[in-house]
Order: sequence, then structure tokens, then C-alpha cells
Amino acid sequence: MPNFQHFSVNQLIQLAETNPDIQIVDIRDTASFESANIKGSVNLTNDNLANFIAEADMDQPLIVVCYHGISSQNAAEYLIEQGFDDVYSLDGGYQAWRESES
Ligand SMILES: O=S(=O)([O-])[S-]
Repeated sequence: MPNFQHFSVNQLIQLAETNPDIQIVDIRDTASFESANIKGSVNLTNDNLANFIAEADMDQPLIVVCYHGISSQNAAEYLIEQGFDDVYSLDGGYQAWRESES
């Protein structure tokens, strides 16, 4: 079984430019997600998790975003177990992303 990998904000920006098919899932709470999020990301919650897994393209890179890059590691591990091949945890989480934009 592959392991998830770590991804920096810069790596995410580069990959997003070259691969429009990357999937970004944001596991923060829905209120935080709705107030601000990474363009193209999907808020992954207990309610839509099963559906997301059923419909996802497991061959495409999947980036997991949380607040600070800690809980995304567990989520990334879990998503690998569900069959995704190429899973990344965003180091520093949404906060690092936001700081890179300012
Ligand atoms: O979302 S977090 O676990 O990095 S605080």
C-alpha cells in the first residue's frame, strides 16, 4: 500500500497549474470552509465522504487540507486505505495557503 506524502503550498500551486484534474479536499468544518477556501476544493465531511469516495477518480492526485496540516495526515492515510493512489497532506494546512496568498 502506498503512503501519503507531504506537499508544500508551493508544490500545490505548481501542480494545480499543470494538472487541472487534481482534487483538493478540505476537511475543516463547513462554516470555516464556506467563509474561505482554496479555489476548486471540496469540503469533505462525514456526510459526503462515502459519496465522494464512490465518485472520485482514485488515479488522480488528491490533496487533503485541514487547518494547520495535522489532522489532514490522518485523513490522507485513511483515503489511501480507501484506494486512492496518490494522496498528499498539505503542510501547514489552509493557514499556510492563506499566508502564501497575502
Ligand atoms: O487541522 S489541524 O489538525 O492541523 S489543527
